[in-house]
Amino acid sequence: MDINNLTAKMSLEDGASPAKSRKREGCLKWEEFFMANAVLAAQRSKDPECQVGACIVNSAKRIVGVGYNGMPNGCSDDIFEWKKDLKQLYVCHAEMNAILNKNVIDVKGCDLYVTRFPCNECAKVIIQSGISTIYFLEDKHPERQMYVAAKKMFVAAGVAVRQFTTDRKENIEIRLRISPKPQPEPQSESQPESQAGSTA
Ligand SMILES: Nc1ccn([C@H]2C[C@H](O)[C@@H](COP(=O)(O)O)O2)c(=O)n1
Ligand SMILES: [Zn+2]
Repeated sequence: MDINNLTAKMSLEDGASPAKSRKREGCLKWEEFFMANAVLAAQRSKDPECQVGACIVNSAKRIVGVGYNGMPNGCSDDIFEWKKDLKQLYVCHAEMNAILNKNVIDVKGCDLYVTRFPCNECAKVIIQSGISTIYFLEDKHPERQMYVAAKKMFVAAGVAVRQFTTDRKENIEIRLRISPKPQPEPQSESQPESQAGSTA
C-alpha cells in the first residue's frame, strides 16, 4: 500500500472511530514548563532568604542550561557566609550558574527563564553569552541600582525582557507531594498488636 493510500486510510479511520483516544487537554504550555524548571531549580538553593532558579532554552525548545544561586564549587555551604551583607561576596547567581552549566557550545539566541529579575552583574554575563530573551517571574526591587543598571544594559544590547505571566499559576508552583504516612490498620479487639511496628 503506497503512502498516499495509507495516509488516506489512517485519516478515515481517525475520523470514523469515535472510540479513538484523543490527546490530553490542559497540559503545561511550553513556557510554563520552562519556568517550572526554573522554579524547581530554585528549590536546590541553600540561601536561607532568597532562592532563585534559572533555565535556558534553545530555539528547538530544548533545555540547555539550569542553575540556582549557590556557593562556588568547593566552597562549603556550611562554611561560607549566608549572612545578608556578606553572601554577595561569594554567591554565584542562578543566571550565571545556568550559563556556566550549559550543555551546548554556546547559548546564542536562547531564552532565559529566571525566577527573579537579573542583577547588573548577571546582565553582563547574559548579554555577553548571546541570550536574546529573558522571561522573569518577579522583579521585587526594581528601584535598586543594580536592577536599574541591568535594565539599561538590556535595552542598549537589544535583549528582550518580559515578565512571565500565566493564568494558571498552579502550573509553575512546585508542590512536593509527600505521600501521607500509611495509617496502621485499625486493630480489632481480638487481634494481637502487629509485631512489625511502625516502619513508616
Ligand atoms: N536575579 C537574581 C537575584 C538574586 N539572586 C540571588 C543572590 C543571592 O543568593 C540571593 C539574594 O539576592 P539579593 O536579593 O540579596 O540581591 O538571590 C540570583 O541568583 N539571581
Ligand atoms: Zn545576578
